[in-house]
Amino acid sequence: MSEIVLEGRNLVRDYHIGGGLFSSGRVIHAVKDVSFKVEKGKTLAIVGESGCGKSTLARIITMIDAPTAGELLIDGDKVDLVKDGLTPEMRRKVQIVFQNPYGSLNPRQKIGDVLGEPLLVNTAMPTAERRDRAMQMLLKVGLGPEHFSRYPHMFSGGQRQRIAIARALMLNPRLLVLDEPVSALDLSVQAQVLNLLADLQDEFDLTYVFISHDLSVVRYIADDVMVMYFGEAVEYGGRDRVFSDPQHDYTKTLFAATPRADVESIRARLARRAA
Ligand SMILES: Nc1ncnc2c1ncn2[C@@H]1O[C@H](COP(=O)(O)OP(=O)(O)OP(=O)(O)O)[C@@H](O)[C@H]1O
Repeated sequence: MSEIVLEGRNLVRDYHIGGGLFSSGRVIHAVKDVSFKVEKGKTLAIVGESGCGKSTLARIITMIDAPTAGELLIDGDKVDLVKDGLTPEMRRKVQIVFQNPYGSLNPRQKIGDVLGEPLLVNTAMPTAERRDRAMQMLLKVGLGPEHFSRYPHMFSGGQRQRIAIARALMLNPRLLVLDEPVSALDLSVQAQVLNLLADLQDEFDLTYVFISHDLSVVRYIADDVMVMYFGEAVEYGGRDRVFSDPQHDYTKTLFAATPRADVESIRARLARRAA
């Protein structure tokens, strides 16, 4: 039977803005009644334009923010930030990789220390073992031993994203939330990082939530696709079905607006790399 790692049930997130003594302000419905399930080892891509609620949903899934209503389940366990708080074990299960890794890497920390830090903070692992694990992960993401003692500014964008991925994997998470992880990279580097993510997913049986506005990338990486529009999931289903037979008018418009050449060129490049 399939194992469900992540489930959202009727998730809602409202933001109350403004308001004061004589007015009640305004409510923004950032996420409206969104439900999904992600099986172990699979990738759910969340697609949509700026402001549609992708980042809000990412914050709920990574347990940074609590939903206004609905339930989030990780490995079948209900997450209740308000009542129960989070156990360290629960926190370890979900990690996030952002679009701009430079912003999340401490410029004064050598890469070996960047990778060792999650172990230092969350485990009682001895220093030598921490260093070994950090070195192993560095090699896993395609960097070399010579990179261990270098600082973040000494790396290219693609290499920094590899470091961010390695750091996210240090605590053996079950689920990675990848928030536009290749959007800031050149096309050829995008393909390399996407291939790396696919390899790591196979090797560690990882489950991914992949947030993107780029349909060519989504088509390559996703098993299931959820299209968001003004906080609603207007389309949700298997990748091939969603791409070949979109049901909602917004999805049809979104797909029609993506230049076909972009889709074809990246697919051809990825196919050549895989061959
Ligand atoms: N902390 C907040 N307070 C008030 N409104 C917010 C807050 N965070 C998000 N919003 C609003 O909720 C809606 C969804 O925002 P969200 O950042 O989730 O969208 P997004 O699809 O991730 O956009 P982008 O790709 O530009 O980050 C937007 O209208 C946004 O202005």
